Amino acid sequence: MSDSQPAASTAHEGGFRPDLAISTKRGGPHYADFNEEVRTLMDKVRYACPSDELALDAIATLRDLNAKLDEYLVDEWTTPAGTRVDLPARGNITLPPYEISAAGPDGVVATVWFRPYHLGGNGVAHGGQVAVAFDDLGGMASAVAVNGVCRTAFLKVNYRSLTPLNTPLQMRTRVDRRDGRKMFVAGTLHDGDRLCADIESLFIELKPGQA
Ligand SMILES: CCCCCCCC/C=C\CCCCCCCC(=O)SCCNC(=O)CCNC(=O)[C@H](O)C(C)(C)COP(=O)(O)OP(=O)(O)OC[C@H]1O[C@@H](n2cnc3c(N)ncnc32)[C@H](O)[C@@H]1OP(=O)(O)O
Repeated sequence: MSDSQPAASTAHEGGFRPDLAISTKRGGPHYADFNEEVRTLMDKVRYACPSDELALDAIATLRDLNAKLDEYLVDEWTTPAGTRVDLPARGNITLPPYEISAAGPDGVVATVWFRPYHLGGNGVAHGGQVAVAFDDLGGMASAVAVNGVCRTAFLKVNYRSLTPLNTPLQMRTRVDRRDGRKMFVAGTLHDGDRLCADIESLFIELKPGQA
């Protein structure tokens, strides 16, 4: 585990963040390429069987890069990862990449794709990665419905058929029913006409200041 620590968090009132000021400038004009290279690195690492010589070379290179990045760490509220709404999955490389085509009262529609590093087994996506995509886009559907941040109370994923890698897939999430702070969110993941997975989930609207 790295001993590098993120910079101290800025003070905030609780909840996810004091303001939702979104900037597409954070991380500079090449942040998208930076993200893409990191995702490509993870793709390679997932399948690479390096010689020991190459492993040592890669370790030295990555140590050098990590030391450079240590000079540029910021807190979670100002990092570009998660707030670059112009990039796939808001620039958050820990999420499967997606692009949103609609977000409103009728829910969220996105194209999501799983990369080589999302491999579960036998050439298809890991179920946990499918759940990550549903969690984020289900959270987004509920966030849009209440115009605020929600947290997942439960998320049940029904895996109906295999989810391919490297294929543009359609994910839809919508608040089916609202009961006060409770948002019952439904969602589907399709490969063309084929249903890969669907969800039954509950997201709770956070109270002011709630973490
Ligand atoms: C950053 C954005 C910048 C860019 C902005 C662009 C816009 C994008 C916007 C957004 C996209 C981002 C989307 C991200 C989405 C990710 C979401 C997550 O992964 S969250 C992490 C996983 N979840 C947890 O860690 C929760 C842990 N649990 C808790 O914190 C609490 O249990 C919580 C908040 C869920 C509820 O606690 P209580 O104290 O507030 O409320 P109580 O009273 O317990 O529950 C309220 C009602 O819900 C029911 N309830 C709660 N949990 C339930 C359960 N598991 N099953 C059934 N009912 C449940 C209860 O019975 C109660 O119902 P009755 O009001 O009595 O009718």
